[in-house]
Amino acid sequence: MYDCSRHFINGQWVESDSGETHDIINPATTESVGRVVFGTAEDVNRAVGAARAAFPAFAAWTVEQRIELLERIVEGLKARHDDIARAISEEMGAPIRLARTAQAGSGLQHFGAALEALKNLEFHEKVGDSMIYREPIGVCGLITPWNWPINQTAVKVAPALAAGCTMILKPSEIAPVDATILAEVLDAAGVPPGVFNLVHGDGPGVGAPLSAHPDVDMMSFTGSTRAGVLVAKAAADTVKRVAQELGGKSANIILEDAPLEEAVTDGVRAVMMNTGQSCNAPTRMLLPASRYEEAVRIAAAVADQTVVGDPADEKTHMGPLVSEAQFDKVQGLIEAGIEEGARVVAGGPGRPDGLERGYYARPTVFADVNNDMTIAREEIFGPVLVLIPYETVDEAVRIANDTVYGLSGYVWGGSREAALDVARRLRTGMVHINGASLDSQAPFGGYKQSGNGREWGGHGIEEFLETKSVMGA
Ligand SMILES: NC(=O)c1ccc[n+]([C@@H]2O[C@H](COP(=O)([O-])OP(=O)(O)OC[C@H]3O[C@@H](n4cnc5c(N)ncnc54)[C@H](O)[C@@H]3O)[C@@H](O)[C@H]2O)c1
Repeated sequence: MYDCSRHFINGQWVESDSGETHDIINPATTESVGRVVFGTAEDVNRAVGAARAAFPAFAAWTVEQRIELLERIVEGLKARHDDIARAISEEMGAPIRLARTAQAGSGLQHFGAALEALKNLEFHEKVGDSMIYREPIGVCGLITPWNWPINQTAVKVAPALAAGCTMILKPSEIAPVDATILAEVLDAAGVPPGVFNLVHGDGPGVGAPLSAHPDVDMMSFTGSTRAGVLVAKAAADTVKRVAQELGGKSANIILEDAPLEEAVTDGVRAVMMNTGQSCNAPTRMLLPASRYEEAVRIAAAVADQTVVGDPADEKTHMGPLVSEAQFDKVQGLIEAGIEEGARVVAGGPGRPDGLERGYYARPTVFADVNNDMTIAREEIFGPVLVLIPYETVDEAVRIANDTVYGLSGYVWGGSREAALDVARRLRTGMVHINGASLDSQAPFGGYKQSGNGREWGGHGIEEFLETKSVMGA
């Protein structure tokens, strides 16, 4: 059983002010795999006090000292890789193969990327007769979701440490185990007391007082647009910086001359990966009308081949959804798609055959979708792909941009130039051309209601810096 019953504050594992604990549920079995404590505003006060006290000394560390610290953390994460993979698989249901090959390693990847970026970052520059200094912003509140848990904590903790900030992490109460392991790694690597603090709990109990706290200089939030707005409102009275990484409904434009089989297959797999629970999943596939029915057949076949089942089984492609609430939401949206007249070509409502226990959904593909339907507008956060036809490239771009979100975009085309031309017209923070993967040095973040922050690599570190102009220097 996993034990997340204590916070990590000022270099010590401490009891909560509340003593209120909740089960950590394995979504594949719906059984408890451990307990997590729900902290209080008083716990937040203690952690913020520790971070504030630790800030002056840590901010004065040299870049070389911070590089050495990050190097020790990278080694620590390597040593705990298998523990992290197992914890993620059990707390949020990722198939163990995905947990090992992508989920667990992403923490290591981002600490490594921050380390490399820190080696090349300039912290001061001369402009005219003035010196411009870039300094750590101060005490940071970090709030993260459950879907890629160590990835989300690493993309905040690593740059915050690299910048010289102190911090309070509130990980998701649904997946708190890997964050607890991260705290152990940071402690063992010699992060000074008070520099990194972990407070477990839910949004209203811990996230809200952290966001409003007058001694917190910056909030970095990843999660739903709904909660991101609440964090920004709570932070507004104290004029702290708020970086938001929020939801998405990303379009995948497949141009007429694209390699259709490869593009559609890649797009379907990208949606089903992590059971559709990725903010940047390409959930709206935009297809030229001339090749629409051919693409529908390919998409349905690929979805039907997805192996859904026990996350502990090496052969599983897709595990359960994270929780009962998420299961109910996904089922409701599949029903909405049917009611609004979309055609189910793979999957549909209910559970896959033989999986009566656990929050399993069916890999679902809808055809005959238009961009006004609920399933084309709302972030489903489940294994549901919609296929939308278009007549012209201009129409495809218009549909892609017709959303409140702007996280990612995907373009497939026979020529890189034509695909790049479309990529430049998308109002999104990221675009993938012809299946290119994410790049850990390229900034990750969204336009519009997908947020205003940029994480990963050097841009991620810059988020945690203030700028000071010294005239006459
Ligand atoms: N843009 C990105 O980089 C990115 C990455 C991953 C996930 N996401 C988004 O995250 C969402 C899924 O994650 P989730 O279900 O954990 O999201 P969520 O918004 O429910 O919770 C995220 C975090 O916010 C906390 N929280 C909730 N209410 C709060 C409040 N009032 N004040 C402060 N904190 C509060 C939660 O406890 C949790 O730690 C999806 O919308 C997904 O798109 C975005």
